[in-house]
Amino acid sequence: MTSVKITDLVKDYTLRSGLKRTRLRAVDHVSLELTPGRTVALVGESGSGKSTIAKILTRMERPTSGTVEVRLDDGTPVPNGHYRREVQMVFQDPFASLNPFHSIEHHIARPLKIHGRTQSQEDTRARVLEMLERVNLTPAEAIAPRRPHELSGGQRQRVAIARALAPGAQVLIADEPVSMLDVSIRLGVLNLLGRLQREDQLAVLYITHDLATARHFSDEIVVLYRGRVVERGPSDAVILDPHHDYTKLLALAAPDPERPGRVTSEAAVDRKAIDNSTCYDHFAGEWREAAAGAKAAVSAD
Ligand SMILES: Nc1ncnc2c1ncn2[C@@H]1O[C@H](COP(=O)(O)OP(=O)(O)OP(=O)(O)O)[C@@H](O)[C@H]1O
Repeated sequence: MTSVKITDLVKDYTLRSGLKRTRLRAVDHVSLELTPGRTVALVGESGSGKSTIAKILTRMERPTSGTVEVRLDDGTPVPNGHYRREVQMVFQDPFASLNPFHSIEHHIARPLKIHGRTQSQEDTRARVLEMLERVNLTPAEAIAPRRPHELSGGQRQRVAIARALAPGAQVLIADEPVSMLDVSIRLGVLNLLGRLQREDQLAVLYITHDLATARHFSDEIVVLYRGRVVERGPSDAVILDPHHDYTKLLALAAPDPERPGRVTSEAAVDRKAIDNSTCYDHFAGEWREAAAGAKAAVSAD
């Protein structure tokens, strides 16, 4: 089993417009831990830095500063060559993430072979079918030869999940895994992720805009605002007893069947105050100082 510890992560992008260069701080001194059998939900509006953290975790981006430590049960770091096997990602768009020219079997056989998980052709075939069954794509023999366009969005996302787990991944980064799916099938895919997590004791980072599913499918919620953590704690505590104005704003904007109407006005929330605010930590039961530099999210070079 594998754990991830992110410490004081910062990611700056340099934006160029003509001769002018601007620094944008996408991730601002974020620390969090992913441990086996637990899901941490990273919530925040568009542009708050969620995907940037996912990209750094999966080594698609390098951090400007800070560390990402991925360790095995005995505390030893995951060897560099095994990192991609251990840490896998499920992307938001199941239509773009699968290659239209390859069969479903190819998509799952490839990581099995690359990461040395099979001994022979027959073994590969048997494991592909086993993975398809694990994600409820049955009959697996009928699904395996199909191409992605012959499957529904939900089925494609199940293939993407099977592909992510095929190398034996222990850490799963799920970046808005159901937001592009029809509302009616979202729950099925999230339940599947929950079951696989329990069976394999995966450490999961669930990235979402949606506080309701974050509460239901995660143990801990970390609320991100402009790259900065503004509230964190056990899921129920963050949702039922939000302390930070930004979390309250997210909660108000979320549809709630028990509360008629939907708040779309931000009039009640002072964004300037949020910019200058500290972070509420439910684990510690106290407000903590915002990270140094947090107030300068965008600055000219
Ligand atoms: N490659 C890049 N170059 C420059 N700026 C970037 C790059 N990638 C992301 N950004 C900026 O960094 C900030 C954080 O973006 P990010 O995609 O991490 O947010 P997000 O919370 O995942 O948003 P969404 O929910 O829309 O995916 C945004 O202001 C974005 O425009």
